[in-house]
Amino acid sequence: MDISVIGASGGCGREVVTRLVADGVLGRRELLQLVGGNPASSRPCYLHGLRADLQDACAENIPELDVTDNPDDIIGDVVVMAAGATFPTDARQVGSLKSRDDLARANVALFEQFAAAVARNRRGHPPLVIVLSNPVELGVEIFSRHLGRENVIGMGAFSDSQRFRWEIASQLGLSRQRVHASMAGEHGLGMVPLWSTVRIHGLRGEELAATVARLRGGLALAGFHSRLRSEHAALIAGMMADPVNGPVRALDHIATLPPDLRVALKPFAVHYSQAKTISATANATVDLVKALCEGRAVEVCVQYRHEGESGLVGPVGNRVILEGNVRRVVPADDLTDEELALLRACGEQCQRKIGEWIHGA
Ligand SMILES: NC(=O)c1ccc[n+]([C@@H]2O[C@H](COP(=O)([O-])OP(=O)(O)OC[C@H]3O[C@@H](n4cnc5c(N)ncnc54)[C@H](O)[C@@H]3O)[C@@H](O)[C@H]2O)c1
Repeated sequence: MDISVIGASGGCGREVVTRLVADGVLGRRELLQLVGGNPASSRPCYLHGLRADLQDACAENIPELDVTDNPDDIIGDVVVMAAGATFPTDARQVGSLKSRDDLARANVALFEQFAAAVARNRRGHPPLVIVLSNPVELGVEIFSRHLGRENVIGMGAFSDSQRFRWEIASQLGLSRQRVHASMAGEHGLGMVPLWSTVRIHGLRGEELAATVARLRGGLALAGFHSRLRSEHAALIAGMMADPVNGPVRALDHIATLPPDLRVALKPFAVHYSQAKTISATANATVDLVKALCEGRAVEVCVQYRHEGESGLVGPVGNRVILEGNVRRVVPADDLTDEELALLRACGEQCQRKIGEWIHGA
């Protein structure tokens, strides 16, 4: 399998590339393509240096490394889209923080440029595109229009689900592998915790239900989004008031909240600590690529453009079966009516925003 990483010089892109090489995900005859092409880049030689450095670091077991600045050269069977503008990381700039609307307007042309290039060169054998760049729902929509929706997934819901599993597991003193859970919806404040998908190794029936109820700490789904919005506003205000120590205080407070709120809020504090959420994002991406390389069918929670499945429309995070590309949406039979209603509302809201972003650009 060959993999192309667009935006390989960025924080996320570089970490994904480094992890793919260091973990030996690709063999010596396979290709890892580092794609640049940022016309505003102040370091146009960066990817050539990164390639040489990786070769020195991992000479014994390294795939072919190719560098290109030309979107028309992209040849990966899997294409990781990690290029684009992101929010500033300095908590002092939280007040002037660009909104998701601003981010969308900054990245819409970039999504369009790369999606069109991949589509015109890969007719008949489109790659699977994994969108990391934000807003992930916008990226999924634009790439899906060019490549067919079955060939495009967004990492946001996958990363959020990995976090959800970890937050539950760590509270119970378990390893993440022992917990299954999906965080669906939007990659942002519109995420929808699917508590009815939670499975904990060794627990069934009433014991599982009692454990889940204890974890949720009395926070019902009906109150989740209003509590999330108020906690988020307080978090941002706290980091603005004390940009130096604010992120640590925010992390301390977040640790006292139930797992679903921790999943949604922690990335903000991590981002404004200036560490960004690069390691978790790259780790989740590499996990997904490994599953793809093994060629087996896997259930994953990712952003996918729905066309009526389970009553959902638009690029919303949900469970799908992936086997090379998206084979089908997992039926929503095990979800509660409330979870499904929130997911549907989230899909409609994402659709509306995407319409504004694309037509307003
Ligand atoms: N850093 C994170 O924790 C994280 C996590 C998940 C998703 N994301 C998203 O991934 C994207 C990248 O984030 P980052 O932190 O790596 O940002 P970054 O600023 O470190 O890197 C941005 C990358 O995009 C490239 N780029 C920008 N404009 C381009 C253009 N016109 N043509 C080609 N390349 C271009 C840059 O050269 C660079 O390689 C953002 O949209 C961000 O929201 C970031």
